[in-house]
Amino acid sequence: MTAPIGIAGAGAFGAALAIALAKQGQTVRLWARDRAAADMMAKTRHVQRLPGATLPDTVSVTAELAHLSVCPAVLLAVPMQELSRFLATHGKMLDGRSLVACCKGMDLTTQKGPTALIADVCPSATAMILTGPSFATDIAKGLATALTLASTKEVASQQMQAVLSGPILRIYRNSDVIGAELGGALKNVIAIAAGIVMGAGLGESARAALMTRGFAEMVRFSVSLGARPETLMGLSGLGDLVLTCTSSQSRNYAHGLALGRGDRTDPSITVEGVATSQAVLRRTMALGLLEDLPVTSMVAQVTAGSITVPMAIQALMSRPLKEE
Ligand SMILES: NC(=O)C1=CN([C@@H]2O[C@H](COP(=O)(O)OP(=O)(O)OC[C@H]3O[C@@H](n4cnc5c(N)ncnc54)[C@H](O)[C@@H]3O)[C@@H](O)[C@H]2O)C=CC1
Ligand SMILES: O=C(CO)COP(=O)(O)O
Repeated sequence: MTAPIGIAGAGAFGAALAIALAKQGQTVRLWARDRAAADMMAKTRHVQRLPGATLPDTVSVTAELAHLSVCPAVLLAVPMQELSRFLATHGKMLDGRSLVACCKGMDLTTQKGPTALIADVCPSATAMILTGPSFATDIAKGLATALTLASTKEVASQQMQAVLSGPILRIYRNSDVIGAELGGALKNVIAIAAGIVMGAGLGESARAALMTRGFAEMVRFSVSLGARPETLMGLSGLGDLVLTCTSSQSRNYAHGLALGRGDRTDPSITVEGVATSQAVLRRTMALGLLEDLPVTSMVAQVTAGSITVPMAIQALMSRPLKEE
């Protein structure tokens, strides 16, 4: 019998991956930090953040992280800004395993990506990132989804690709961890901007322009940090940008829509692009690249409440004219 796959974090994405992997024939141990929530999920087989989905019998739900100690591979599906806290508490127990970060973003305090945070706390672990265009609801329904698995460890990466792949999940390998991480992190920022554009009634032509200029920013910033431009042209980058900027299923896009319309936003919803825009802004200022990231800079300022949507639009439209 093969070892179970561990998943830490039983929100929408962790639960969706658990369902898909179970349907693909794997045994899964799904950890939720909240005991009451874990008990409820184990009993009802339903997931609060994934309405309508049912956990297969081969997914066991636990509130004891020690129950994942039999798993040689653990997927970490907690929000980006919680990863550091999670690792501080549980990192020692998880060290030595293959740890696959499933979060998208840049840590606000350190401006590091998920695999660097893992490496800091779990030096003997093999850190990988799983990212790409993938709504949890689609995965949970068993709809075919293609994802990027990035790692610098070729053999471990091939093994993990085989473990995660099946009729639902099609996994592509990439050794460019920085590019894969930044593609997933930055597309959320641009998706907020795309939502603002649509919410403010600027129209689909403006959204297409915003996506294109936003993508140029994503490539510029990522390359300046050592990413390969081709990675940004792939699933984690262009692929996820297209999905997230054009679907109201996206929480980042929906957050932008609400801002553009002047509606209230719900702070209980995971919207990774907000903190990531601030983290990228800090990193950009340290690198002296602020001029190169006008859209990200506007998103950071609008979401922080330091400028209004009309001010951001005015600032973007009045920038010096330049070549494409
Ligand atoms: N929902 C989606 O469609 C997709 C989500 N992702 C990424 O997955 C990551 C997680 O997102 P979701 O599952 O959608 O969010 P979610 O808001 O549905 O769930 C987050 C889960 O993490 C748990 N959590 C929060 N802080 C924690 C901590 N310190 N320790 C342990 N558990 C903690 C929460 O209790 C909750 O169960 C994000 O980075 C997101 O960008 C990636 C692809 C698709
Ligand atoms: O990352 C996602 C799709 O690939 C999910 O996007 P949201 O976090 O904006 O819902």
